[in-house]
Amino acid sequence: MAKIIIEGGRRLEGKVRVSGAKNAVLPILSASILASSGVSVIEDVPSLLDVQNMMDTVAALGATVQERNGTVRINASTIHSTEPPYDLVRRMRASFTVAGPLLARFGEAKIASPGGCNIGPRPVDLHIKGFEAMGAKAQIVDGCVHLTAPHGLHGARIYLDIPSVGATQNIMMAACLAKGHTIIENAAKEPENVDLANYLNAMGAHVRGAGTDTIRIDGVKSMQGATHTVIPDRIEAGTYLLAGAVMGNGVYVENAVSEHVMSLIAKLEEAGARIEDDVAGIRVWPVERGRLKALDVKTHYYPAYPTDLQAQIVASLSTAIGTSTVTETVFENRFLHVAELQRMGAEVKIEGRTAIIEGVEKLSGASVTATDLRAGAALVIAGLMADGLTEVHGLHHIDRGYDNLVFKLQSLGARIRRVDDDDRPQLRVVASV
Ligand SMILES: CC(=O)N[C@H]1[C@@H](OP(=O)(O)OP(=O)(O)OC[C@H]2O[C@@H](n3ccc(=O)[nH]c3=O)[C@H](O)[C@@H]2O)O[C@H](CO)[C@@H](O)[C@@H]1O
Ligand SMILES: C=C(OP(=O)(O)O)C(=O)O
Repeated sequence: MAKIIIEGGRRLEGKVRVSGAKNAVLPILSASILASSGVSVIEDVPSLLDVQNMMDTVAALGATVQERNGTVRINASTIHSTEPPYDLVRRMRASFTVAGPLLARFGEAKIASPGGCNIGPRPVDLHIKGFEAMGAKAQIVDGCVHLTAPHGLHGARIYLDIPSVGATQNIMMAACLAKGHTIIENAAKEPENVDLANYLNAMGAHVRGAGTDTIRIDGVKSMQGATHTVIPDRIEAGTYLLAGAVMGNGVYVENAVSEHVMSLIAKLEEAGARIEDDVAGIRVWPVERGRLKALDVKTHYYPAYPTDLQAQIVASLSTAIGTSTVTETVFENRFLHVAELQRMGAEVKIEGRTAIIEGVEKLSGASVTATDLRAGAALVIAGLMADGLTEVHGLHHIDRGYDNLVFKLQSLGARIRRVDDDDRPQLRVVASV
């Protein structure tokens, strides 16, 4: 079985570069579907399984998709299908973001319920309500959501009960080609949505207010391919900052944007780490003897502390001095990593939506399994901190969202290596149809 093997206890030192953001590039690849002419050129695309699946999804609809050295070129003028294959859709949550662009450009989309991390129920009701408000009809056919708008979509005023990242993206993209004006209220403010809006505007859309609670979109008749560089991945950046705070000896996270990780920086400083930022990145100096001061952390929508950095901070706090609490408010079942951390000696109990962590002096290496993407990152951090050898299994989760994790940690001096089985899905250099 494929696994990552870590010999814990080595201090991390030097520089690591953050790749383009997974959660920005995935909806951006979907948005490229909106272009009826021209070629989109997307730069700083990370090498990830999710990106490969999304490129394959867009290609399966009939677009030409080519990837080389982190640049993806898409010609969406040749799209002929509005039904992305089930096998690709089931693998990741973000695949549902093709629904908005397909519906807006072709008046139809038939798409299975999306997959993604195993972190609790993940409905798409808000996406569908938004499409319906714009005049679409939604039916469940053969286990798929079948959306139709034969006469096109129209603008609408849409209030989201929850500031859902994906629903905001889907509605924003659909509204770009709708007739008239759309207002999304209680919109998600995540930087990835701002990046998406910037790309849409480069394609000829009129989107204003992304990054605030209210997004206003004036529909246009058609959109064209555009060139866009994806923002750096704030969750990857946060993962290296946390590793650097507990195991570093001065780690510079190049390409990290401090405005995007303010909540984490505040928590790291509260826990005793020293942070310096400049225009090119963020440096973290470790806490004394690698033990953070205990913290109380609560995940919430941006700009609050992100749920996608919850597992990693639970791991980092497992050796903190004192008792910490980490409360998960976004997803119902996102503490599966706790059982694995317990195997390594962490003293964590779950009460409702809160993990109560009694800091121990040391973790010890063990054989553990990633239950989802960020759980995988948390176990790697724990392995770096632990005495002895840690083996992390379930690498397909990590491959979904961390570009060259093992190589990047090796470059910081970690003793970490990967052992693969022969049949692991290989990340291709070029994907095209
Ligand atoms: C590919 C991508 O960008 N994934 C991110 C995105 O997921 P995703 O877009 O799926 O997350 P949402 O913001 O939509 O989900 C937030 C909450 O809203 C609920 N909800 C959502 C939609 C809906 O129609 N109905 C509903 O009830 C969800 O169950 C969840 O409890 O934002 C999450 C929250 O920051 C991150 O953890 C994911 O990494
Ligand atoms: C939960 C995540 O991804 P997804 O929404 O694609 O499952 C994540 O990136 O942590």
